[in-house]
Amino acid sequence: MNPGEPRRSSGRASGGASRGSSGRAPAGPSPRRIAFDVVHAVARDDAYANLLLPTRIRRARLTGSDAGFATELTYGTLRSRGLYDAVIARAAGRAIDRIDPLALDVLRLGAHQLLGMETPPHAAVDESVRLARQVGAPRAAGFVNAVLRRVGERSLDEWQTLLTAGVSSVRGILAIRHAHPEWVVDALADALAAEGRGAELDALLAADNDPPRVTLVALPGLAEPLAADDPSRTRYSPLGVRSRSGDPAADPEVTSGVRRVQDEGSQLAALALSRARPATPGERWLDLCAGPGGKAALLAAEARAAGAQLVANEAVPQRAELVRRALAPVAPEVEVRAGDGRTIGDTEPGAFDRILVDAPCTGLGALRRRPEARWRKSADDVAPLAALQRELLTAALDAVAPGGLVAYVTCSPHPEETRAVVDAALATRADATALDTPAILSRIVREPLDLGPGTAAQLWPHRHGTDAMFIQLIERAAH
Ligand SMILES: C[S@@+](CC[C@H](N)C(=O)[O-])C[C@H]1O[C@@H](n2cnc3c(N)ncnc32)[C@H](O)[C@@H]1O
Repeated sequence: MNPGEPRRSSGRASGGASRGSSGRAPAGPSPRRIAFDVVHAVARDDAYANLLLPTRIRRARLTGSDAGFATELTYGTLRSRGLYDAVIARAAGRAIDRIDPLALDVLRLGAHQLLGMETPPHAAVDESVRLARQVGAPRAAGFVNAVLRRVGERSLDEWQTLLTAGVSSVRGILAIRHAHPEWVVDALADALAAEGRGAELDALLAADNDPPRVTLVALPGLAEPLAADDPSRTRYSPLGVRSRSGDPAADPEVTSGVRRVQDEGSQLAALALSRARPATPGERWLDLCAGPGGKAALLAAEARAAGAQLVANEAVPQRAELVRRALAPVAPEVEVRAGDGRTIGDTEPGAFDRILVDAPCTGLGALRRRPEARWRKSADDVAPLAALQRELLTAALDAVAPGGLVAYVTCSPHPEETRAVVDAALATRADATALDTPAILSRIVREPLDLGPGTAAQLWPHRHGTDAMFIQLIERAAH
């Protein structure tokens, strides 16, 4: 999980030149160069910014305002990439696929400094020209200079007004205003409308652009219990706490593994299953799609407290290894397997009392913590994912014992990945019933959760401050 992103910074500290905020010339790459390398690796190699950037910042020994500048420049550019591409295409008078990829990434970074940060325009332009030369696009330096000067002639608001001038649909306008692909806006709008909250689309899209604060889970039975009046506790999860410093690595309980960085929505998804009803000692629990092991760690702690046994399964061997590493310091007794979860119903029918299906999904519910994610997936990804989700849920319903529980969870609110998957799976099974998940959660949470109608719990960043997790508990009939 991403250890959080800083809130929007002015970028003034490093905005005037490529020197560090201390005034000395930095020994390693400048914040702008680091931002370029990460943005370019995301575009060229499908790299993950939240994994690459912290390593690059550490290696370059950037700290304080320089690290903040590099982070805001990288994440802000990636988050609004589609919007900046539209601006750049207008300013350049050509489609972005007709711009040299190195120059394009320099332009994207320049556009964010001009439109999304408070970098003085001359610094944004001059430093971008210098960057173009540095990264191997010296012949594009004049072009970068000319395009960015045109970009800087308008404010962000003026550019958005220009770009939305010919757009008639509300969703199309919101897509430009909040820098989301239109298919994502459609999916989010449909999900909100399904629970009668269509008017909240603007607020949801705005929340996607607001990086979340770092939330930790205190593993029960392992971490120091949270005091009832601890002001850093989160609103809903009984195990959630806000990182005071914003730097979890500075917390000794995090280094020892008994506190983990985990969104409150993910905590509630795991707890919905483990606390739906009291567990009987000896129960067998399964985390079917466990990599990289965030929810498995919480389930392992819950299982141990209840006298249950957890098995964690993950299809991708490298990710199964991450699960092993996540569990090693706190729950070495958990069996971790690398296998295709779709076969579990055949190989171990009726073998488990509780199963978590935290299915692979588009991740549209976690856009605020993964800056580039919204531009990485396309509408074409949804159908194959939904087919896989249906197979995994069906396998889980076969592998759960009569009377047992399955939690179907996604970090996406896309209707095709959530309600449609549950409806399709239940339509073919007389032996499975959707439980009233909001009612069950209401007995677990610290403060009442305002959830929409129906048997599923859909969390929302703009309403609950969590990722948009979807949680549906399903019970298999006793006989
Ligand atoms: C949403 S992630 C799970 C996150 C995890 N539960 C956590 O909290 O850290 C979905 C996982 O399912 C895995 N996966 C994909 N296809 C699978 C399959 N057929 N069987 C089991 N796992 C699968 C993916 O590799 C990915 O690690």
